[in-house]
Amino acid sequence: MLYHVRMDVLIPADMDADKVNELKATEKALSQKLQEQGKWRHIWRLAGEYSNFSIFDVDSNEELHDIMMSLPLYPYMKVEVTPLLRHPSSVRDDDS
Ligand SMILES: O=C(O)CC1=CCC(=O)O1
Repeated sequence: MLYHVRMDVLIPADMDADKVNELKATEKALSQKLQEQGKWRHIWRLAGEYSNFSIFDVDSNEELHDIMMSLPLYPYMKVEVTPLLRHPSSVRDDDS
């Protein structure tokens, strides 16, 4: 199952810098592990914003939910999830 997820990161301005760096580093490591596993298929930065568009390929709503809840930056994100399905006009064979 594919999902488009928009993540807007909203870290409090007064958070300790070392804590921020630790959160970003652990977020990056988990993100890259999930990308290697094929669960987090794409991640794109939105130009000029501390936001990303991501595509997840997971087995269920529950798996996506569990992944989102596990993200170290989740408490500091606004998240919008859109379930996706193959478009009948698509000519690609790798988008489902
Ligand atoms: O920087 C972001 O957009 C938040 C984020 C998600 C995965 C990651 O490494 O950073």
